[in-house]
Amino acid sequence: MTKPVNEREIVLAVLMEVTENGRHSHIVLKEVLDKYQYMEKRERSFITRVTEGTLEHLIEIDYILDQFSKVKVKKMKPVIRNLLRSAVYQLKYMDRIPDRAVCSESVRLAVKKGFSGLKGYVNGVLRNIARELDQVEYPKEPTAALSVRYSCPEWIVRMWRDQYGDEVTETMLRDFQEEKPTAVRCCLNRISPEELKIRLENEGVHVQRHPYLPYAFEISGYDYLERLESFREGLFTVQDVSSMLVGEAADPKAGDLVIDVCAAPGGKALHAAEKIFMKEKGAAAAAPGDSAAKESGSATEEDGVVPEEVGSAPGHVEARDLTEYKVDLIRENISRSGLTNISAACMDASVPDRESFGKADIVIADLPCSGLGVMGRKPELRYRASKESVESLSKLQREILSCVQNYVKPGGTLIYSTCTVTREENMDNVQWFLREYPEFTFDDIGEKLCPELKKSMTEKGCIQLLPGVHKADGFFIARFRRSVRP
Ligand SMILES: C[S@@+](CC[C@H](N)C(=O)[O-])C[C@H]1O[C@@H](n2cnc3c(N)ncnc32)[C@H](O)[C@@H]1O
Repeated sequence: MTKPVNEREIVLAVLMEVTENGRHSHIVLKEVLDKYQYMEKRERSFITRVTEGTLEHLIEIDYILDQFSKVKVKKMKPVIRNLLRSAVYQLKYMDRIPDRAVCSESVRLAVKKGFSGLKGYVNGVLRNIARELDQVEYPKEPTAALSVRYSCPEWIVRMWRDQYGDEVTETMLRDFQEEKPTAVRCCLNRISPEELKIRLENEGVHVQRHPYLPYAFEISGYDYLERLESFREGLFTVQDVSSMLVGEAADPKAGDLVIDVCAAPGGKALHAAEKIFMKEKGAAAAAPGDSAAKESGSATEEDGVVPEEVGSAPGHVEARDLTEYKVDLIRENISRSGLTNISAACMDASVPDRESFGKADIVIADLPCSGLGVMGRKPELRYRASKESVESLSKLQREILSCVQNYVKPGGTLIYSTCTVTREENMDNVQWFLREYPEFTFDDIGEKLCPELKKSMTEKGCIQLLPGVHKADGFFIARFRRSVRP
């Protein structure tokens, strides 16, 4: 019996949403996998792999198609363009699927989508590609060669070759295409890392400790996160270790007021709130050896949680974002976390909030950016970014930094972070900030990082993580301290 909707049709629908309607692949894929929960694990993996693979290899796939089709990719009808793209991905990267199956399934799908007239064209292009794939000639010029081989726009390859050299550039590009386990953060307010590892393993998940942090794990071998009881109970949250390092760099203390000015969906703000909670709880138990924490099963000093003295007022995190929709996402995550020392508010970070001037012990500015450090997980970002968008984002980042530095109290901390790898958005902004606001100085974050990361730092107040070089997303973190005197 033919199924009403098959995996290839779903892949095509997702690709249409992403490439033609500008939506994010991880969001559309999640919607689809939620909707087709009844499908077998194998079918769901096929949908994820072909969608992500096609997007990750898009420049290379279009380069191949343009050599075999009279109608160039840009001129093709969108349905045919995306159907052919996913078929070329299967022909080139999925050896276990016979070529004739890829061709005949693609022809069938073209007919189903109303393109019976193009049956012969689809069949001809794909059969020729299947036969002559090994003879495709790739560009020789180094930038064009890397661009096609790793499907990364030439302007990005040129920029990175210029800034990091050929070897590091290729390491990063290769890393973006590697399949990776999911990084998760153990919610220490609920469970200790040791217990979480056992819980996950009992649910059939493969779990590996991350070398950078005692409460970070890499998990794989599961079908669907929502099916794991440990996830439904909120015992861990999905977060890359680079984002967890923001919490380490911020290092909030008991009683601190933290303002996260661009917080949605709330990952870093919740991490800060959890750190404050654990420190205050440790101090309240006030027991050397902290038997209360040990008995409750939540994390202890050995897990990297140091109890502290509680000040008169308990600490709090204010998590802000631009729209009600985004703030609702933060609220959902707050309620999932069970933490009560965090609130969410709708505020534009580029508009001064006078009430907050001089109030915050820590301001976290994890700002909107080009996202080139996370293009392994969000492959379409690289095709949407441009030199011009990097320039305008860098301007927006400066505007927001100018505004939110006002909230840092004397002696307080400002954390600036982005999930990108461009000098304009990272080091150039940091140098501009230090020139513009001499009351701020770099504050050593090396002390807060593991020895392996500390070793690779070139500046004491900031770190640029590079995919493949570091075991994390491409990410930038700077830590500044405001002088005590006005
Ligand atoms: C990099 S994301 C933040 C991720 C977040 N810190 C986390 O860890 O989950 C940047 C956020 O900035 C928000 N944003 C963009 N412009 C903003 C503005 N003018 N004011 C406040 N938030 C803004 C976006 O909505 C987005 O949620």
